[in-house]
Amino acid sequence: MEKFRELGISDVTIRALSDMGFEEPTPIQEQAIPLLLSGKDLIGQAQTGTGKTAAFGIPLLENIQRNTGTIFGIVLTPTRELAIQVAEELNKLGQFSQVRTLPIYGGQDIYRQIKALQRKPQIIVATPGRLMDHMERHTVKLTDIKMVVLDEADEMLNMGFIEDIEKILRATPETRQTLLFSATMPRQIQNLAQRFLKDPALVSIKSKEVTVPLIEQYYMELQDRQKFDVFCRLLDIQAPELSIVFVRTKRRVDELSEALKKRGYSAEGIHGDLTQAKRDSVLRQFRESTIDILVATDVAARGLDISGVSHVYNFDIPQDPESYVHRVGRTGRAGQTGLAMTFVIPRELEHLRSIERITKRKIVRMPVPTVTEAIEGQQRLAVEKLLNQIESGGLDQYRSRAEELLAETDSVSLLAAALKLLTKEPDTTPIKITEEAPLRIRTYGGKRKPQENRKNPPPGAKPRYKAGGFKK
Ligand SMILES: Nc1ncnc2c1ncn2[C@@H]1O[C@H](COP(=O)(O)OP(=O)(O)OP(=O)(O)O)[C@@H](O)[C@H]1O
Ligand SMILES: [Mg+2]
Repeated sequence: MEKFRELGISDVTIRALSDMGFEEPTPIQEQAIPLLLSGKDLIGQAQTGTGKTAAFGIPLLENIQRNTGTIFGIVLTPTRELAIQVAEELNKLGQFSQVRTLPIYGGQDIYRQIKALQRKPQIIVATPGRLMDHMERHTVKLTDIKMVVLDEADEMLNMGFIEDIEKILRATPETRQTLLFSATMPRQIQNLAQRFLKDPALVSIKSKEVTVPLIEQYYMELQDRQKFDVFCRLLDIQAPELSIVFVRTKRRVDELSEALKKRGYSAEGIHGDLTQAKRDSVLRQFRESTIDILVATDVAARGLDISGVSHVYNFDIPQDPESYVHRVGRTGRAGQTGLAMTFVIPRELEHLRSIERITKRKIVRMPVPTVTEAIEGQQRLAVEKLLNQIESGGLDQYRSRAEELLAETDSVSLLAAALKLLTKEPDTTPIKITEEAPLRIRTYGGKRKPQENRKNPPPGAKPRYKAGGFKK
């Protein structure tokens, strides 16, 4: 806690940090917090899962004037789920300082939000579209704003929110402090920064790689029509605790999650065409580990922090290198390890190479697993279950029955039968997944321009982010 104190953080916030299990600041927190407390505008770039939320969240809370009855700070996020999550983290950070943070996002009843706004939160975390709605209805007042944070700033530009963001920024006082945060900062961001930030400090946690070293990264070369069966084999072999599978289209989310359910996996899909209630319930079930596999479009690629996500699968290779960085960054967070696997069809290999160039990291080729390997994987799991059961005990009421059985049948047959029952055997239930054309690298004209990005790789160099910043 000493190190946090040295950054100039007050006792109430230190108490919250300790309650959250934070012991020392991460590098981005260490560098950004003092600058932000002194009132600087800032562009903050650091790898996924390294605590950028608290890096802007702590100064937001510290700079706040309590009980003014007006909104003091705004955080803008590209997705609704991220707005909810960031608001939750800010509420935890502000739990002892009576600072209230409200998430404001599309898909939620606007009248409920208006009521909540009347209760005078000091901070709001919003998606740009819904905040614009409230501005037009005059249900939100931005004239006393002291701080504006654009979390995942580059993604909000990709999504075409630039005009909304400009309008929002123009509605706030010029004296405000403005912050941009993301793990990737492509060149276009500088344009926005030049127009809306005043002499910003640039804090970029230099590291050799853009992705987190704790994430093992692999790829597999296969045809599109092989993907589903290979994916099931991988799940059987790797037995991920929680995993996120990214696909290219909403239709694929629906088809893949249905297909996985048919084959007995615990999976649900999330994408932008579902109702917000459905999106919320799927994400909640995933956070609670009620479902193990989240099938998603890029709507879940940015910022989401879900503990226990041990594996990320790119069922379809992402559209651009930035998206790759963020998708795989859903694992390996806060000092944990993780594994990322990308499916690449032969015509997309060039695309994989460009991801490697930009992330400065080799993605290791892994051979396509065989059915036999998948079965072995499942048998291994069955054995593990059996041995764990011996350890956890409670077998007394089964012993006499076991002895009876052993008098009639040989022990190997008995055990083999038990293992067979515990093993998930290959399932051939028919499924339907529509084939996708290989990814074409979009050229000029589209919003995302991987070609351009390749010329302007995001900053990166030097020592790695140390897991040491995360003693929990
Ligand atoms: N100083 C700290 N000590 C321990 N854990 C921390 C610390 N700071 C943040 N964390 C935890 O680390 C996790 C990742 O933090 P966060 O979501 O802010 O990462 P991020 O840098 O914003 O990642 P992304 O680029 O994916 O959005 C969260 O669970 C957060 O509570
Ligand atoms: Mg974040």
